[in-house]
Amino acid sequence: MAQSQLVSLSIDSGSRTIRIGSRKSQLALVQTYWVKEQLQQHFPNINFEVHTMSTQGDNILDVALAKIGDKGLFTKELELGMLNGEIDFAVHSLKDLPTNLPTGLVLGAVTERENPADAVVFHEKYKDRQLDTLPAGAVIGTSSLRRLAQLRNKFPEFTFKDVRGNLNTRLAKLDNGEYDALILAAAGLQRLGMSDRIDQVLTTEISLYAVGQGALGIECRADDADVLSLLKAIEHIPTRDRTLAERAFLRELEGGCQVPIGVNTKLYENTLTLTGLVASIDGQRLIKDTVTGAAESAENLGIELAQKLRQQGAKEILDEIFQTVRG
Ligand SMILES: NCc1[nH]cc(CCC(=O)O)c1CC(=O)O
Repeated sequence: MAQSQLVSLSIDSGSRTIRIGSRKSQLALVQTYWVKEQLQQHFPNINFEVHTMSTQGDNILDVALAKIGDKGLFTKELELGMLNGEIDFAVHSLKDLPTNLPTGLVLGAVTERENPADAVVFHEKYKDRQLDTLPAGAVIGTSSLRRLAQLRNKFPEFTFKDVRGNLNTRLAKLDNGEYDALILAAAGLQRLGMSDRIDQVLTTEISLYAVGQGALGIECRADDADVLSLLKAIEHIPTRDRTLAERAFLRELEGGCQVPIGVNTKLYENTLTLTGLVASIDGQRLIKDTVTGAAESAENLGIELAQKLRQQGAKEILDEIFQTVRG
């Protein structure tokens, strides 16, 4: 590829090593090494190194995520690392990356999305069931208000219980009987080679997924032209268009990742369809609508959908949640 060649030459002449920042969790490392491998294939002459950092979100494991708030919980330390030059870019689960980035940093690339859907893992004793055949009172583990609100709406007879920790910790809590089922991102299980634990993939009738779920977002310095052009080589444009619309929708509603906001995007040729939902935590009110337009105006579609939902009462729901959670 002519363009890749050009980039690698200009960086080689300065004999620069590119430092990639990552969280230390198993999922973060798998994702970061995947990005490193993709870049290494495009730019065999560049040296890429991975530097790991702990983030606030990795250290606070005993408090419900919804109660700590979310702005940059999993990203702040990595962002400081980029701003002070310790690392050149950071690989995030796009879902964990706030929609407003610090001054001086940008979303340099979005890579191809895995299945964005939520998945269910059942306790061994319910292996032959699906959500609609679980007994009333079954204990469902989820730490996300979005999953909680949507599932409560469809399955008010279940008991919902918070669950924290990395994927292995959560699965261990399911296996030892603390929960009858867990709701997790299908993508996380797939990336960790645990797809065999997925017992049910939730349709968008049951659960709209989180903004950016299943995609990786790579953040870098806004003025680092070398790194920006490297990252373009691994960008997946359909995923970028879909997630730009999703992130604009979330930004316009001023929600972080810990709000009951879900999305579903579809891209056919150049036509982007964005469905979005805002739910009350008790699952009683779901506001949902859809917009369609050209992929080039992805961000405008997100803004348009946010305005549509606001007219239908989304702001009142979000204000109530903001007061309960932060109050
Ligand atoms: N908030 C935690 C988080 N961040 C990214 C993933 C999974 C991978 C992804 O959604 O891209 C998860 C776990 C989960 O939601 O089950």
